[in-house]
Amino acid sequence: MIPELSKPSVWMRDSKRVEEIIQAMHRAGPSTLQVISDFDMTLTRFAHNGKRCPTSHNILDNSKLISEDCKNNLKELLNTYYPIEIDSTHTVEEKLPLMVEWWTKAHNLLIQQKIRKDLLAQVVKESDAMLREGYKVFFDQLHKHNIPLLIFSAGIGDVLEEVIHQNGVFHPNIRVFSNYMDFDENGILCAFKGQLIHTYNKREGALLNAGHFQELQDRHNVLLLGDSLGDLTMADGVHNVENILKIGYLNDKVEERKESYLSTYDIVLEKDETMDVPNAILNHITGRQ
Ligand SMILES: Nc1ccn([C@@H]2O[C@H](COP(=O)(O)O)[C@@H](O)[C@H]2O)c(=O)n1
Repeated sequence: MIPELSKPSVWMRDSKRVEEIIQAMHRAGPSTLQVISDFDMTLTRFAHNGKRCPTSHNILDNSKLISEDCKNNLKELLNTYYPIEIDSTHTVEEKLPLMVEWWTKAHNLLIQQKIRKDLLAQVVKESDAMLREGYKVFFDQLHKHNIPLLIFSAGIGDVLEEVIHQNGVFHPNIRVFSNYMDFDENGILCAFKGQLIHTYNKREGALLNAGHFQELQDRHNVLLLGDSLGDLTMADGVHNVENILKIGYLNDKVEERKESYLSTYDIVLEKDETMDVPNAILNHITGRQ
């Protein structure tokens, strides 16, 4: 039905079911659809030319706004906690307190750096952050068809918004739910706002978000894009879901995590740095022929 789904890097535990969901979404049309997506390593690339691309946290961590001493501390945190985040031998319950610990320690280190708000745009410009190949078609297509895009990120909201802006695709159909920085009267980072969002508490955020973005509530078909098992709960705040199609980017530790992704995501994309599959599905759903 959709040639992109036949690529060897595309895995489905039940391709017939996937086809049924896509057909149901096509029949219902774009006015019933919303897209809920993670940001880091889902809308952005995991790697380019064999080199890892930065998350929104890493954009700051690697920047000139951070002292060498602090860079080392942040790197140590990354080396300690990232393997735990993606470890398939531990349960989410075991990981939860450790994720809170990572994010809290990292945010406190960033606050000590007295980061200036007016320098964020420059730091993003100088970074290696890249949206996935085909991103423009993805963002523009959603905008053209008035399909809301809710970005649900455990990254840094101010930084990820800047990445999208600088790529010229921050359209008015986008809503972002993330960790936002709080600046004092001099424009210096002094705290992070609201409840902390990390990889494995997106469900709580999703339930909170149910009241936040009322305009999304009447759209009962959901295309969900994620790269971690924590992203699977991002649509839990949507009432009366009729059809949901979950697409998971499996970027890292492929063999170890293949089974768990295949049993939870409808479509799994192995080391795919493009938006080709979501774009082809959206093209099919929005095509009215
Ligand atoms: N100090 C940190 C904390 C987290 N990360 C990574 O960011 C990702 C979270 O963002 P999503 O948009 O994917 O929700 C997460 O996967 C962590 O690996 C980081 O780089 N530094």
